[in-house]
Amino acid sequence: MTKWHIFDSRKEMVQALKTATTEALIEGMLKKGRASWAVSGGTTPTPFFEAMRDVQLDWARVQIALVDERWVNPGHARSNETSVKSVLCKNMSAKARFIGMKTPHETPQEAEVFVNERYGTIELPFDSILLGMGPDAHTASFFPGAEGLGRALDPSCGKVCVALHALKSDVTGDELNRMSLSAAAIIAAKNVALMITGREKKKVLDEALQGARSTPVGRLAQLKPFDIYWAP
Ligand SMILES: O=C(O)[C@H](O)[C@@H](O)[C@H](O)[C@H](O)COP(=O)(O)O
Repeated sequence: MTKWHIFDSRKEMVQALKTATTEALIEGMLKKGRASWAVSGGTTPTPFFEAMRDVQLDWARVQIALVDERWVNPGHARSNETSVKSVLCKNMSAKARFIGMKTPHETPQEAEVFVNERYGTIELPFDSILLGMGPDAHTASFFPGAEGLGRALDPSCGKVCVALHALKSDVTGDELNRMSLSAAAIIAAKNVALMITGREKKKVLDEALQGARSTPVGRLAQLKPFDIYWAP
């Protein structure tokens, strides 16, 4: 079952998620010597990343990877790698090893094998995964109607990272080529948190969990119960 953690303020939400994520990373380090954390792009995680980057941890033993990426080069205005690194990989957490998804290959389909090799150097399964959600009920790069969605959500797909091609919408913008963690990689993770804010997204998620199971986030929730962090 998914579990809702509902807060009166975003500040309280960030504090609670910071505690839970820090505990998950410490547990990973204690058990395996290294910890792994996969994070999403978007605007919602910014205050959380600002809080995490000042946590006193042995960050040199932490691997920070992306949950998903638009197929654009680092430095591009829409690159998740660039936006995440610019906020998260600073201060204390600058010592963490960052693993992005983009390769020089023209398409994510051509790159998939290489991205999987790169992610093969990570201490898997992830100790913690941070998911976001869009107003279209996508999470990771599981966009409604995307080419490759069935495979991405197949728990037996056998890949950590999968290429997808989204249908153009207001949410996707022009960047339709995508790389994403597979549902299988998310299912294997020890802790999965989905952070959203605002009443609109709460309604979308409520509906996805209650009835509209055909939405990507609803389908993922059936495969892997996750913790939902919500504040207005
Ligand atoms: O790769 C992407 O397209 C974005 O990272 C995207 O998946 C984002 O996480 C959600 O749309 C939530 O975005 P906001 O947090 O900005 O609402």
